[in-house]
Amino acid sequence: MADVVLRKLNKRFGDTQALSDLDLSIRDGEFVVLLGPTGAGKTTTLRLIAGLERPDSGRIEIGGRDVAAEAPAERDVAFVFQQYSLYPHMTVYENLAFPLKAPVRKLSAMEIDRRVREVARMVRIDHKLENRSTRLSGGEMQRVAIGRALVRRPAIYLMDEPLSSLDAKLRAELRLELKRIQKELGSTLLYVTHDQVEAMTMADRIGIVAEGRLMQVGTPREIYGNPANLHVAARLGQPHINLLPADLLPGGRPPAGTKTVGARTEHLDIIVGKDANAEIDWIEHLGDQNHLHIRVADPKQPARDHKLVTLADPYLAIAPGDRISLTLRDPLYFDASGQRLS
Ligand SMILES: Nc1ncnc2c1ncn2[C@@H]1O[C@H](COP(=O)(O)OP(=O)(O)OP(=O)(O)O)[C@@H](O)[C@H]1O
Repeated sequence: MADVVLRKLNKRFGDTQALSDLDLSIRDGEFVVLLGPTGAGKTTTLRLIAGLERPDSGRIEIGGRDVAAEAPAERDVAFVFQQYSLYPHMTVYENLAFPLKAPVRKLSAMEIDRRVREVARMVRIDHKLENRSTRLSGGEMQRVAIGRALVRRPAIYLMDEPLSSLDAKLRAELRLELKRIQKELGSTLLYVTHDQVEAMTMADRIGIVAEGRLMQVGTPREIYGNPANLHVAARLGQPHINLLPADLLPGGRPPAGTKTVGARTEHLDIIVGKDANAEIDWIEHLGDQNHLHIRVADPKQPARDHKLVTLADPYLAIAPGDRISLTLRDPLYFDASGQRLS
């Protein structure tokens, strides 16, 4: 395992600037997740580290060495793609053993067998070692694909949305397992996703990427609670953060220069039926919680409504059409350019 450092990476495809001056340091043993919308440059970052693409400029260091001149096979990385890419004519055992059989590795048959069985147990596929890889469910195939990366001990694991093709239940299970295995092995891992739950639950640090730039890097807690700008604030949180004019709701203390107030559920206090300034539009029942859709008239332009969504306890006695008082509690403030003020 090793530190990986990216310095001022640039990559262009025709008219598209896929990456702009991207800097990122991943510490030995760290789980870093790149989170961003489609086309943000996440996969390009992984492909540059793996050596599948060459940067136009910038530097990539793995374990302190500049890898610019090294071919993918020399870089000591393991890549897991979005879609399982198994050898269909091989069994699960053979698929897992394959990366260890390269002559340069000089591993004994016993050592290969030991590692294959150890990893098969980790990814919970040890009961299917003799199955042909085509005779597995999607989730099992993806476990084998992840296992095939894990049998090696590379400097870094690069994973490109490895769970996105699975159903929600399996995704949640594998998310936990992957985190457990990474901790157990002490692996360095760079993981790409546009799923905020994966990022929040697995990452030691999250890097928010947009339009080829790294907007902010920090722990999940820092990124959620202390976003640098509107873009980052909008990436995390379910329901989405509400973006409101500075003087729409009482209770805040907007600093000079505030253009937009960012209010998540925890920044909104609701009192039913007292000094009402808002109305419940409709309620989405999600089982363990409700999404309240709220309408607030703009005092400056009474004809204009602002819509908010917030979470509420399902037992809160409230119905569409009810009038409520809505006040702010320590929300986030942003200036006209979207930068965070406090
Ligand atoms: N080989 C290529 N040729 C041309 N354009 C490319 C190529 N690879 C990537 N791009 C463009 O570069 C930009 C970044 O792409 P990239 O695949 O890195 O995004 P991403 O964040 O991984 O998106 P997704 O979540 O959809 O996988 C996109 O605009 C994409 O269309």
